[in-house]
Amino acid sequence: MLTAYTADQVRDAERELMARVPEGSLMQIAATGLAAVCARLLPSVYGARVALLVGSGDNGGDALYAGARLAARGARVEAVLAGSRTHEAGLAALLEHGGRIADESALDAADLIVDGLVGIGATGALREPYAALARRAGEADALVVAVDVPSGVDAGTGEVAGAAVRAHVTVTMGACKTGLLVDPGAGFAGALEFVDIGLGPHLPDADTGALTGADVADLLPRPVAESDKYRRGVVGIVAGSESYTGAAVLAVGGALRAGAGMVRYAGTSAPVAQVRAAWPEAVITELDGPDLGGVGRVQAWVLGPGLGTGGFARELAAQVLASDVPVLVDADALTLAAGERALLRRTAPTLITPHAGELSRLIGVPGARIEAARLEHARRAAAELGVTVLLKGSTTVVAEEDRPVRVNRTGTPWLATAGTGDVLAGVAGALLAQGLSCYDAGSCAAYVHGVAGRLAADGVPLVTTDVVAAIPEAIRSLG
Ligand SMILES: NC(=O)C1=CN([C@@H]2O[C@H](COP(=O)(O)OP(=O)(O)OC[C@H]3O[C@@H](n4cnc5c(N)ncnc54)[C@H](O)[C@@H]3O)[C@@H](O)[C@H]2O)[C@@H](O)CC1
Ligand SMILES: Nc1ncnc2c1ncn2[C@@H]1O[C@H](COP(=O)(O)OP(=O)(O)O)[C@@H](O)[C@H]1O
Ligand SMILES: [K+]
Repeated sequence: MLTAYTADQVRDAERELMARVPEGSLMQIAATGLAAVCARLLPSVYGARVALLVGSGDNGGDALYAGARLAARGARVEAVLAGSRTHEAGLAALLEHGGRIADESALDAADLIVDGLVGIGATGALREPYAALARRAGEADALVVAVDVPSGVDAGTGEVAGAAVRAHVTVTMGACKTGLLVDPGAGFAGALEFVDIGLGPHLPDADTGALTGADVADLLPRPVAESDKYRRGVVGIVAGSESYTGAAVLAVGGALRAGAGMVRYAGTSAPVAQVRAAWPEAVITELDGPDLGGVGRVQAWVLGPGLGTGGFARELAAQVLASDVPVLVDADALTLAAGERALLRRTAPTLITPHAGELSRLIGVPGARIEAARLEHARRAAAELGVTVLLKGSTTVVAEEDRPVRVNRTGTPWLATAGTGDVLAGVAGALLAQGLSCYDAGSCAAYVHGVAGRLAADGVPLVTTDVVAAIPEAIRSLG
């Protein structure tokens, strides 16, 4: 599990640790690690042109000491001092090893830019001249390495309120910061490198976490000798309609490929015909009216993809949501719930899987604001609605009250194509039926779905049926 922390959590831990170690030693460890990453990125340190963006705090101090180390190895290091103050000892070290102070034109000629404008001490949007320097760094041809966090990205939330440095690599000190995992901030951070400064024992419970492949492999249920199809988990799927038949096929496919013992599909004649043709494994109930009485027992339901929002759909949604088993609520069922919140008041666990637009309707916040502050709104929806929230998008976040938010980064923008959400719903529903909690089912499903998306795309456009087909390989790749 990769764990991440807010700026306040890291600062408190640093304070505790600093009281036990010689003054300045943590910064030396941080700068040594930073310089090592920079050296690795450069074809040759000797003769390389390095520009340091130096703010007034310790983030600038890290950059200056790292710059001093690179200068000592023959790099031409120039420091652009942006703040009203500068870390004095760091600057002295740089000058001593042959670095010099320069104006911002140093950025244009640099092979490598080190962003030490602000780190976890930042408040609000970047002010001038920092903002202009961040923009100019973005226009330069150089490799950009951010110190701790890309300046302009909120370390605790990933929000970006104005200009921000777009880094190729972020070297984060002591502990990963939440803002490096969650978009839009994650998109500015590039590849993450971690420098251990010994903070581990002083850190509190994580603010956020990201499952690794090994974590997902451990969590995914596997059949044992005593397994039978019922005990492995029966998932019921109420999806698709006369107008939207594909959603049913995709959700059923996702559920089957994710290892459900049995998938029971219930729908009207058109989606039933498609599901029957695509998935002979599914057990099908063709509905004449809005009554799920004949479907049989299930351990979890998937409700909503392509279902429609009329009276028939509403009736089915009400029956599923009145059940005493976990329910995954997606797509049209979320629209129904937005108009009738009482539908989500249940005693059994509920996992909702909105994209920003659907969450917008549920909590009455504009979609753009949700995209800009994904963590805040996923958490808020979980608290307000009393459900587990899987908020889809470029980084998927899974929020449940009183638990660290799980962030998934395995996806690819190629997944932004119609129907991939239906597959995700099927996968997560199958995991719920196999006994995983909403929290684990949502985060494992997002992980596997993201890997399947990458395997299916492999640099070229994917169609959603490719994602379904790639699920076995995605699960196999977990190790
Ligand atoms: N204290 C330590 O021992 C260690 C500190 N570390 C480094 O220190 C950093 C934190 O240092 P600081 O607490 O000094 O804070 P920062 O260096 O992150 O930033 C604080 C400074 O930036 C200015 N500032 C804040 N918000 C701004 C904005 N929006 N626009 C322009 N200027 C702004 C403030 O006026 C202040 O002078 C970490 O991110 C990390 O890089 C690491 O070296 C690990 C060890
Ligand atoms: N830019 C992106 N990068 C990575 N994944 C994305 C991106 N945009 C969308 N996705 C993923 O693609 C899927 C789209 O689901 P959804 O919006 O419900 O579409 P649909 O309703 O057409 O199935 C989700 O799993 C989402 O996380
Ligand atoms: K920085």
